[in-house]
Amino acid sequence: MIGVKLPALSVFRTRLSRFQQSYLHTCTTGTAPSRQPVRRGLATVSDTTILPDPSQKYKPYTPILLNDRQWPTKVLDKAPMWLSTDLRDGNQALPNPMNIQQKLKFFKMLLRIGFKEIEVAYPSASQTEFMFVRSLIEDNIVPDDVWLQVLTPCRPELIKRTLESVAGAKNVIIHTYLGTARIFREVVFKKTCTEAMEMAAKNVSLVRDLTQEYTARYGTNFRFNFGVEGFSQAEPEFVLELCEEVKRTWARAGLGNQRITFNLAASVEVAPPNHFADQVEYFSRNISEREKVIISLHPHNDMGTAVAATQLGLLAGAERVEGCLLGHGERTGNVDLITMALNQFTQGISPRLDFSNLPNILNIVEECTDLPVNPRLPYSGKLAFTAFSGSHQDAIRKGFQAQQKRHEENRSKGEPQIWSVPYLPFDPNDIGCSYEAMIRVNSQSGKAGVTSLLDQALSIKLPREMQTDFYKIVQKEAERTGKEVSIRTIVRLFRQTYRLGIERPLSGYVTLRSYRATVNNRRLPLLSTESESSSVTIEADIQCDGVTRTIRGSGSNPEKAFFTALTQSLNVPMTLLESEQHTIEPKSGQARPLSLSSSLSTSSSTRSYNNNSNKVASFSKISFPISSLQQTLFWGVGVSNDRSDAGIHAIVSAVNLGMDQLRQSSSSLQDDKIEYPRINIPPRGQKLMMLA
Ligand SMILES: CC(=O)SCCNC(=O)CCNC(=O)[C@H](O)C(C)(C)COP(=O)(O)OP(=O)(O)OC[C@H]1O[C@@H](n2cnc3c(N)ncnc32)[C@H](O)[C@@H]1OP(=O)(O)O
Ligand SMILES: CC(C)C(=O)C(=O)O
Ligand SMILES: [Mg+2]
Repeated sequence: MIGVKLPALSVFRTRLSRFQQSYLHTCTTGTAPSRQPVRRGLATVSDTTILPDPSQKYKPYTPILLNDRQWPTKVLDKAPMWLSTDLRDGNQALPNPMNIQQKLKFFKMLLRIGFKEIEVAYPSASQTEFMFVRSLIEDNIVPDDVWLQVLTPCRPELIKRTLESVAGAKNVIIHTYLGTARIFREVVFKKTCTEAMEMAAKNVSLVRDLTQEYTARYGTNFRFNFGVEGFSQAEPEFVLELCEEVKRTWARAGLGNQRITFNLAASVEVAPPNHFADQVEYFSRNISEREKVIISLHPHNDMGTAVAATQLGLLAGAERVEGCLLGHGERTGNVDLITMALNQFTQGISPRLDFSNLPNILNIVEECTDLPVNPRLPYSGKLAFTAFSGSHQDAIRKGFQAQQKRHEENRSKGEPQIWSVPYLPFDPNDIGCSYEAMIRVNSQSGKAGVTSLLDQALSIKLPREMQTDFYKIVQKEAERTGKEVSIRTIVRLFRQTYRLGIERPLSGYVTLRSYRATVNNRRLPLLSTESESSSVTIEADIQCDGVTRTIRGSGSNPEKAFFTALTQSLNVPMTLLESEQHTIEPKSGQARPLSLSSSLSTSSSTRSYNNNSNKVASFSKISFPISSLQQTLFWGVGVSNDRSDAGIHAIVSAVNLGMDQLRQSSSSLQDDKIEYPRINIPPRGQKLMMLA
């Protein structure tokens, strides 16, 4: 609990004179005094504006005069007591409330998450609600360290029915609520403050008498939770006075050391979180015998700030939180307990709730509530960790690389491996999500995203220059369709572009059928002692448009020997500029990489590879003339389980890209009568005449 030094009550009395006046006025006349709002609305309504002037329609909240508020400088350092009200507040707000089987499934899931307090029903509402509570007790489903909470209004017949529902349970919290805000008192109950207090006292006495009776009969441990409905809209002085009365009444039960709970509800969220925190701090500092009281929060989310209000309310002295998973509940819902708990987790505080298998939890919640999860919801939404935008993807990719390095150093020094990745404040793995959904590609994405997805799918890491080349191809597709480009489409585009695993020769492209390489008159592979200084001779069968040729060349390694043979054969002044290679290593924990389904051959027999493990990816950059004036750079890719073989196929891949470009520029430049290199490459569909 956060310690608060209580100033003299008189200080608050003076400061709250405005509230007092308002409260006294209301209690004596039953009507609201006119208030001086602290700020006014945006003002004049022009002729063309259709919105009403809000200053003439809505009253701003009245700030509580708590000038020495202490919550702003406090820091949360431990988890509160959590209560899930999914089976009550959540359930009462569903178009189709859960049946007994669904409630049971949900209840068991709440136990697995680690909730020790669960509001299971409004037993007097229906037979289903009543029977659900009975079945939990009679079927002995509730662990000994778990408290069942049941809700009842201040209505004697409903209180009796509620107590009947929990007969024989081990630990029970009776949650009795009463609307406290003026609008409830005047409009709903038609009672003055005094009458409302009498109503509370009478019904709390009944709960007290019945719980004593049930304790004597069944040995049940009871706690009492008084639900201050409309707390955030009520006059703080009235709430205090009412709660003091409830506290006195309950104390007469003499139920040992159990503290009474005051459940301060923002039944409707009508003011900003800082105001709620002030109200909670005021209550916490002024309720008598603070140590005998548990202050609980029950925030709703009408203004979308329930999580913020709850966090500030905890700083302000509360120690218990009631809410629902995913923020289910009346209207815009109760505070989302997943967000609350994981917000603490990411601050390095154990929430004492286990969301390590969140996808499974979400499936059960969706199944039982029949409501979909908002994809933008913190932590739980499908898009909660997804980056589509190029610069975010770039930062995340770099962040992961830097983090991997940093963690290796941390590991070696026995230091904690602290998470720190730009745009990703949290490790999706911690809640059972993979990194796969993190990066997705559309027309807003850049090279980093495309590169990451390719790496994710095939464990192929493109050289930097090549990333831009391939990204342009993917972006063109994204723009053409106007949609997200799936990982499968990226793999397909990659295979098509670099002609990986294309079984049937495409017209106009060179296909390497087979080759034989000898190193110092011995067949490949190279020995480690040979490499660059060795003399390699190659003889290869290439095919284009049904015509097969045997080409020959030599060089200091098989790739260079092949490149020489191909250059001479095509009679194209091209240059092999660069080659890079890496082994293909599926990442640990990664599903098997997508297959390249390669049919790359190293001999006259064709081999098909179904996965990429133990393979090498090779990337070759060539300079290729696409006109008599212009040389263009092309990267190609080859994959094989032999390094040289991968390199040779990367060359074929790059040359085919060059030939493709040449074909395209030939047709567009024909009218300008520019002389092309002496290479006979016909338009697609016609035969390529080999000049070698
Ligand atoms: C903020 C909250 O979430 S509070 C919890 C709300 N949850 C639910 O209401 C779900 C379950 N409720 C139900 O199924 C039904 O409302 C029942 C069975 C409890 C009661 O049904 P009914 O007797 O038909 O009454 P109804 O639903 O119209 O309730 C309104 C009555 O309850 C009174 N009431 C409302 N809240 C309270 C309260 N906290 N204490 C005492 N009386 C209350 C109203 O003043 C009204 O009384 P009136 O009929 O004398 O004017
Ligand atoms: C029963 C009460 C606490 C409630 O649900 C609310 O006020 O929102
Ligand atoms: Mg509620």
